[in-house]
Amino acid sequence: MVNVAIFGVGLIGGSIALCLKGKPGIRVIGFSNRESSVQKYLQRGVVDVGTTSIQEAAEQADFIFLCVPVGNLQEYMEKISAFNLKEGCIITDVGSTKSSVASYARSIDLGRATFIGGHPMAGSERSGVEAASYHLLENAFYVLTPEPSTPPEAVERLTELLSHTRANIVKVDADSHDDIVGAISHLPHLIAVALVNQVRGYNERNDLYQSLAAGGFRDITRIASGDPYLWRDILLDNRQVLLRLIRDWNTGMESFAHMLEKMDGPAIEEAFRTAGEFRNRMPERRKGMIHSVYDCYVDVPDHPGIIGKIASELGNNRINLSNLQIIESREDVPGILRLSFRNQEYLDQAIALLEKNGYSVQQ
Ligand SMILES: NC(=O)c1ccc[n+]([C@@H]2O[C@H](COP(=O)([O-])OP(=O)(O)OC[C@H]3O[C@@H](n4cnc5c(N)ncnc54)[C@H](O)[C@@H]3O)[C@@H](O)[C@H]2O)c1
Ligand SMILES: O=C(O)C(=O)C[C@]1(C(=O)O)C=C[C@@H](O)C=C1
Repeated sequence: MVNVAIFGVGLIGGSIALCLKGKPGIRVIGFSNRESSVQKYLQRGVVDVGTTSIQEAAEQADFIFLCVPVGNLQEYMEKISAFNLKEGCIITDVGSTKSSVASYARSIDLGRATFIGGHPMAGSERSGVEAASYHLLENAFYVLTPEPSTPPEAVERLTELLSHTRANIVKVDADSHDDIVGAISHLPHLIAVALVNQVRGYNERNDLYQSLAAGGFRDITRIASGDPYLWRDILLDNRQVLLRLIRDWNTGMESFAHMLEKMDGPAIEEAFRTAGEFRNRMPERRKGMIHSVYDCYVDVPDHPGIIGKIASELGNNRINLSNLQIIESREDVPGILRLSFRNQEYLDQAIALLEKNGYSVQQ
């Protein structure tokens, strides 16, 4: 039996647990300081066994997943290193930054265990075990940051275990990881929060700001609802990279200000063109750099029963909807319905069916 201990059974720890639980020869052990949390993991069926004893969880484990906030990783590594870990035990983490944990792992004696940093490039603005999902990591990139000295056999064993998540494993060194993820994840979170707070300030004087905020504002600011403590830790930990990125960002904003002052239309067009080209080349259908969605948008007239009718049409044709959201519904304009599906096949079938039935559908 392979024992996998998960410390911090929240969004990410819980999602990994759900992928491993029930797989032949694997037993998932969930650790929490609080008995009530352990009971919750068990009730939700996320782990096989739960414990409030860190030593018990660590010493039984063949794999230890540290899924706590970045600011608590060192504390856990230190505690775990004091125990009698199994020969060949692999300790990994899922923290959103990789350099500091890698350097800490190098500085302590882990005895018979090996540390391999990890970071699944999937997530959401939600947190806690309630938000965990078996599908969260599917098709996402999962970064591992082994050191040149890490035994390849250990990396292979971890990769094999992680195959249950259906994520794509990529190996990157820890410093490059922090540079890249700083730009594509940490900076965007910071910008989203700054933007929301800017608008929040205007809204205090005129609440039409909030009322009129539509798709564009919502799309770019979803991630501003992330957990404050989690993000505090991530941003502080990657502060050197972020300070440099913020300087680059400011240069980009100044360049936009310059274009506006000079009424430089062609430069604005060019900025949109290059950005659009780059973004359109990104793997939209894959979890990872951009949230994976198999969505389409349907224009619907605002009359009673229409949403139920569309849902039934899909259901009758065995096309499984995974989510449905009304984006706009006013009497004078058609509403827009966002339909989400688990995979491309359902999405294609839905579009074909809805178009056949006379709806206008966009992706
Ligand atoms: N949220 C994301 O989108 C995302 C994506 C990839 C990686 N990560 C990383 O994964 C880790 C966990 O994030 P999450 O989103 O799952 O958060 P979460 O809040 O959903 O889960 C964190 C878990 O750790 C527990 N915890 C918090 N402080 C603890 C402590 N001091 N001791 C023991 N347990 C503690 C919480 O009870 C919870 O179960 C973080 O390091 C984060 O950087 C997050
Ligand atoms: O989709 C989101 O809401 C996320 O914030 C996920 C996201 C990201 O920025 O892409 C956030 C933090 C992680 O460390 C990895 C992924």
